Amino acid sequence: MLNIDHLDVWFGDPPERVDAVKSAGFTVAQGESFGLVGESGSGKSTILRAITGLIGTWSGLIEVDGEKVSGQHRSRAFHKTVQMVFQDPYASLHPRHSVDRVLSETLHLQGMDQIDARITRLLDSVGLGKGFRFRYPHQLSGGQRQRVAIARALAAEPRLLLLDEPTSALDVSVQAEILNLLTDLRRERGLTYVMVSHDLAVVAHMCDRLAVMRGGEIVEVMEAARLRAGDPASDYARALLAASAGFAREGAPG
Ligand SMILES: Nc1ncnc2c1ncn2[C@@H]1O[C@H](COP(=O)(O)OP(=O)(O)OP(=O)(O)O)[C@@H](O)[C@H]1O
Repeated sequence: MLNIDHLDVWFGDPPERVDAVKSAGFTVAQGESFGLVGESGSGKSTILRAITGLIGTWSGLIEVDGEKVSGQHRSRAFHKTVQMVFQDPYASLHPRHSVDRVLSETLHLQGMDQIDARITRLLDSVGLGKGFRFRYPHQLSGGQRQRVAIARALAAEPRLLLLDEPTSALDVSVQAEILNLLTDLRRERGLTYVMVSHDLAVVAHMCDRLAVMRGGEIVEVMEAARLRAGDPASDYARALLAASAGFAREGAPG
């Protein structure tokens, strides 16, 4: 489904150039949930942003369903296959656009028909009733906003969702609800996930495999079962695990 090879991403020109991702490579199979973990600034979000075309300065291979992408432009077909959910639903929803407008504009953009029925189904699939349709972002809780952002991503009926810290801007009590929603959606729709998180417990719970990043490089790709067993191969991943207080204290959320 997704093939990343020798991916370099950088910002700026020498001498200020920042090499955010260095020769990164991994593959994600159809239906798999793949995590990207690592300390702050290690390049996790940059990889997602390069895939989805939010960053233009990269080299290497990004292949989705066997189709290579290049530069920053992404085709309509790409956006039908790949959608991204951002960390902060406050920032990712326009404050003056109602839920109805957010979803109907996205559906129109994708050339979908039967917009009304689709909006009802989308809201239903993220656990929001019809009553939410004409609300504005300020009339929604953080969790409800993230549900709308997920519904917007699902509007295109994608098969690959790029999830950039999808719960870390939310109250702890709401985080598990959103993670459970993502788990259900993946099962029901056979979705593929690439999820960035600084929270190893979340990745251990949500992912089948993961890549551990450090300083822009992937230092280890492993089965999440090894993380759950507290048994990563690299010293760095072991140190990350040890530093993840929530993981040590509570284990994977259930
Ligand atoms: N627009 C930008 N201009 C310059 N440098 C950037 C830009 N975006 C990211 N970087 C740098 O690229 C590196 C990787 O950033 P990135 O956001 O991918 O890290 P991350 O692992 O997702 O971190 P976090 O967990 O804190 O979100 C960092 O050194 C960051 O400062």
